[in-house]
Amino acid sequence: MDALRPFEHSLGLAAALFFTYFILLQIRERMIWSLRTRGRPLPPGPRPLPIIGNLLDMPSLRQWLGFRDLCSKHGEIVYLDILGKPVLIVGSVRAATEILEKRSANTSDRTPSHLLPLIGNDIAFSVMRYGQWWRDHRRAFWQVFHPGQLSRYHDVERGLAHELLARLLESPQDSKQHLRFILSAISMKVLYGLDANRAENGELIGMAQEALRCTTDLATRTHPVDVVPFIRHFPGWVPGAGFQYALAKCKAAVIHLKEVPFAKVKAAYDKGQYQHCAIAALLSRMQALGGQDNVGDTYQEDVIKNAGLAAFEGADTTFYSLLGLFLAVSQFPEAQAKAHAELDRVVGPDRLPDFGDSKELVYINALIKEALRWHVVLPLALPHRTVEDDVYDGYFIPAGTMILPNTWAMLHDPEVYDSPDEFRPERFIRNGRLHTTARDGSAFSFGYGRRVCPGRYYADDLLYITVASALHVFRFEPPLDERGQPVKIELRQSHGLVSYPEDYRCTIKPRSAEAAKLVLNAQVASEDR
Ligand code: HEM
Repeated sequence: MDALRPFEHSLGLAAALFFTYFILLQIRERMIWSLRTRGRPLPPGPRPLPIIGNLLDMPSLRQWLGFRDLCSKHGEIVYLDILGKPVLIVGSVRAATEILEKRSANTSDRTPSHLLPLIGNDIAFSVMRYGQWWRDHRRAFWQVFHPGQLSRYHDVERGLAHELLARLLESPQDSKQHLRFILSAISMKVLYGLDANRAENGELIGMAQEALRCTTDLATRTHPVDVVPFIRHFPGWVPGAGFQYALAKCKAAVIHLKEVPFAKVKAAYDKGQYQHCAIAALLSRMQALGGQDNVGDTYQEDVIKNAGLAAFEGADTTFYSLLGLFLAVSQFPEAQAKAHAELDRVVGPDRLPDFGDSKELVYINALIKEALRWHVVLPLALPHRTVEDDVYDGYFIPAGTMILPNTWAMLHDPEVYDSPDEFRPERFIRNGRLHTTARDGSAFSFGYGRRVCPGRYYADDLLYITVASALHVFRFEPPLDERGQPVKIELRQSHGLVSYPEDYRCTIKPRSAEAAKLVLNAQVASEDR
């Protein structure tokens, strides 16, 4: 036994040394922390547990509802520690304006993801880290989608909106497929000048729709790779890693969407035989610059391709907004009747609405605004992230904090919106004009600060022409049950980053025989063109 004594002694010494080292480390951490925070507290929030922090406080489904409840309990901002990672919930218009708008130089980063590179989507600038690479993409995008450029796309939008009407007239029960196809077709034409109805583009449009479907699907749930990142290195044949096959399929569709339409435009552009489109405009600008920007053509081409992909994917939100809007008008007949009355007065029975009518179609524009408020497609926007330490209202916000603005809660705040679950476009009309205030935060359906949706003006055009045209000729009604009675559908938004109405059923019928004739005539006119 005596022989073991020196060993016991050195074990005791090692333990004492380790303990001292641990204590010193703790003291050092605390000193660094108090120097960083200067004694300021973290924002309020539920008490964290050791190691897992507030993991158990994270709502698992429809997080915007749980976050709203956390904010009612703790205040307009709530701090959570999720497995050591700082998260800040921003629950009021005031806090969002201060944190995400006024300090957007510090709050416009994005959180790195382990999943996105596996599906090839890390090249979309919506998810890029804040910095020059992101800035170059955003600048390229803005050159072709700023308000001064948008009238160039009106013919395409109008023509395909008319095609949507014809499709809805023929098979209204397939409204979702028609909407998705037409919106993809608009993106294909506006971005790449390609006609989705031509047989040679069939595969392309199929792959594009697959890319949209799988990326949205992945955005609706937490993927195992984001929880246990090292499993991303496991090949698909390893038990439990079968998800790799689905990710690889999604990546193939995303890369196809990035490369193939771009290659088509580029080939046509190089031969001088291209149609005007956003990507050709960017190629032409690149040529005009002739390398003066010191970044080289390969870099610029990559930026153009990636910006095209981000625009195609970004525009998908319009599809979900329209699903929500059609549901809203079918369930709120009074709003629909007012929209019909306005269209009858301003446009009349002999033609379809056009962009020039927009100023006078105040109710239609208010109806679109209300639809974006009522059904919030990105209820928590896209997560932002702080670059540096910051202070708000005396609270310390560490660098690297993920910021989740609860847009849904801001747009359903009963203090601002009376009966927020009701669909009432009148909220946005005062003295016969469209009326919004900074307090109502309705602009936040398009996001915040430097990351605000750069496609918002283009989206407004898309929504306007589709909604005005569809409401001019169709009546949207609730679906009927087996006894022929109308079904009351309460809006229930799907769980996920991108959220859509879980039940969007409605019946779509022409308002009159004349309305149906208008649709058919518009179709003949566009075929003749
Ligand atoms: C109703 C339609 C739309 C809604 C509600 C919407 C909403 C949003 C929101 C909430 C964000 C996140 C902003 C943030 O992080 O704070 C965003 C980002 C973005 N949107 Fe949209 N959007 C719509 C249509 C479009 C369209 C039509 C395009 C493309 C033509 C587009 C392209 C983008 C892009 C590229 C980003 C990423 C911006 C960045 O990270 O810098 N969006 N959008």
